[in-house]
Amino acid sequence: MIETRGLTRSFGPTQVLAGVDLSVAQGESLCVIGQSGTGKSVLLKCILGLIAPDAGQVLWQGRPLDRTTRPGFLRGFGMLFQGGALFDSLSVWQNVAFRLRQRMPDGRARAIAVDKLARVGLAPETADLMPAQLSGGMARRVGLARAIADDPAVIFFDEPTTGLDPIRARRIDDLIRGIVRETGATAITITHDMDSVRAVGDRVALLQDGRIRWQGTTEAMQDAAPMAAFLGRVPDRRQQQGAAPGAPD
Ligand SMILES: Nc1ncnc2c1ncn2[C@@H]1O[C@H](COP(=O)(O)OP(=O)(O)OP(=O)(O)O)[C@@H](O)[C@H]1O
Repeated sequence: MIETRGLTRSFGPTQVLAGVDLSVAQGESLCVIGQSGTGKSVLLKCILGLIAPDAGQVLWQGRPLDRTTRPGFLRGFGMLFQGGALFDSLSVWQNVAFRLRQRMPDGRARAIAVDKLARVGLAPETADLMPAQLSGGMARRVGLARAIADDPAVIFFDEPTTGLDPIRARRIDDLIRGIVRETGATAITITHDMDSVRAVGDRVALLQDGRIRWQGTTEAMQDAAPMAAFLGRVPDRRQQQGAAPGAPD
């Protein structure tokens, strides 16, 4: 279980987080949504320890994350970065096996990478391609394979569908949902994409004015007033133009 208690963080005179209380149960999939610039990334970075909060705590399995406990937490987490964020100079399998190669021989790391690539629907031949040879949808799948390479207990998805057309976005959502379900991982997804929220989230938290303004199940969000106000301002992917069904990645 991951919990934040009273997280605050300012940059200069601007308070971005003003007391964020959030909890994600083991095996639960939580989506954090909010307008651009509301502090979703700052919140994620505070959880990962990349930014120190001014006040408040992040707890993992009931224990505050600090210098002693954070390394254990980080060993058990995987992350799909915004846009996939692959290392251009490494091949696909080397990207997927990036962390594995630090502690096992290349042969074994590569075999695991090929297995994870298969899980995200990519053929073994993909393993030796370079990132520049991949389409946007394939690159996102490789990013996803890297996120799950080490069988993480906690997975963060940072804007997993941004930049993809609706059809490819839906496929990534389906993969995320399937992977989270079958691995039992705890998932936190930051997104603007309400179709993604419906597809991958058990629960939703709306970050607004530095606080969690509303949280509840994805089913309940349609009827919640703060969510209705927020949803009124966010375009729905189904209303946007996209690729034809069946289009390849
Ligand atoms: N290192 C930093 N130094 C100064 N200001 C920062 C820093 N990191 C974030 N901010 C500010 O904090 C605010 C929240 O940024 P953040 O990136 O968390 O927003 P977001 O909700 O993730 O936005 P988006 O949805 O557009 O990615 C912004 O005003 C941003 O300029």
